[in-house]
Amino acid sequence: METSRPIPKEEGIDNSLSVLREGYLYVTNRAIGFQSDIFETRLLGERAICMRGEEAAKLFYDGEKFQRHGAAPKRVLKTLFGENGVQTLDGEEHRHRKAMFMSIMNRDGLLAMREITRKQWMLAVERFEELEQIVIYDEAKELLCRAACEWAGIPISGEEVKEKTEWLGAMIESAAAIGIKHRRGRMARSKAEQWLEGLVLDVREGRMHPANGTALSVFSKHRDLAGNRLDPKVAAVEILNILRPIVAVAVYVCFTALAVIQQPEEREKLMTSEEGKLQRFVQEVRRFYPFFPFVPARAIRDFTWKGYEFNKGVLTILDLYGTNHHPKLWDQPELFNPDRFKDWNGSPFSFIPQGGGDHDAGHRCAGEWITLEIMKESADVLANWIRYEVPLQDLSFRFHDMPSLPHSRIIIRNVKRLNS
Ligand code: HEM
Repeated sequence: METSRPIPKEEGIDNSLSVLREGYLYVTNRAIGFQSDIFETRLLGERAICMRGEEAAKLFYDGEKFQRHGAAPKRVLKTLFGENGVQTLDGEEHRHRKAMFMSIMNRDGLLAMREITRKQWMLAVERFEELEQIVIYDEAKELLCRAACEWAGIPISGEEVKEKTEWLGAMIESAAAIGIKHRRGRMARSKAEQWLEGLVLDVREGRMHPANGTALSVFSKHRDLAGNRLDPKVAAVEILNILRPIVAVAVYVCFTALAVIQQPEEREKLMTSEEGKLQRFVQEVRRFYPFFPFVPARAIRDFTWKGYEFNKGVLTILDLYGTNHHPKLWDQPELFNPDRFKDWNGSPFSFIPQGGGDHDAGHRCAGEWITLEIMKESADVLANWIRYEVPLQDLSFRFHDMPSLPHSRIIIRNVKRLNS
């Protein structure tokens, strides 16, 4: 029988403020202090177990031991995720809903997204040439909003783009916010859900005919395990689970730009636009820079792991950022080095910027592959297609902003196209 051992415990009635203060480094800071990849604390008024590392990720993604129902804080559901979406489901119901998402992430879908992204960058660059300066984060959000709608089969007029970009951006930026910013996120979600619910009804009632295989078409027609169509509100939440994160890739585009600017030697390696090199570069962007900090789940039953006792219902947090920077998994983790991916072993539990485990069976991000397509295309544009000046600006970012972004959002000037 396994001997039980105590989980190191952080003192304090509630340490949620420390999470807000230390952000992405909260778990790492304590893991170093305790010399342990697991510790116990109190968050949002309850006991919580925090973990990082490959072994911890393997445990966390064991669907027999952890469930998502009741794990995500209400305020995150009201802004970022939406209610009754795939993130909150478990077991067969989750698998069935997830299959709906994965059915559109096929080879054709990925190729289409790559082409749409290229087209949107080309159109944007034409505009950039006329402008004195541009802010990459803002421009990326807008061009990805156009790309997301086109890919999802959602018609959107030129006049609507600004408004929809603002809604989607507000949901992303309010995920960990309080006060006015949180309220802005809630309002944006409610307007966006209403808009998409209307489109779902238009499809069902034959007023709209999106192309087969697009998210709008597939999700509007999807039937649950009992053979019923999704409640239109839930269908809207799930379509937003496509549009919102595609726009969120703007955060990675911004960090890709930062890496292109700050790593001239690595940028040079991209000059041939070789797919493998673009891939390694954007993988390192996803590993190195902070984006999605942690994921929460609850223990389904009592069990013991490595001698540590988990009680049924205990809130358990997996540290994504900390795992991607774990010194046992990554050589010199604080060095930006795309070549490390030349001999990465491909473990689904060591490199987890978008969650770990299996895409179909578990909660790993449904959009991981299209994220890579968008990022590779964007890295190619920023490294090879255009020439620009980078004025003096504050390129630093903070580990307690969630999501974190370079403070200037990356300003470039005098953009000129190099390729036709
Ligand atoms: C912007 C970059 C992205 C990041 C950093 C990211 C990160 C994540 C993370 C951490 C999760 C949760 C994993 C878990 O619960 O264990 C997740 C889930 C999810 N993501 Fe992404 N994601 C991104 C882009 C996308 C894109 C582009 C899409 C869709 C087009 C997408 C759709 C989803 C969906 C549907 C889920 C829920 C999966 C489930 O619960 O089974 N994400 N993502």
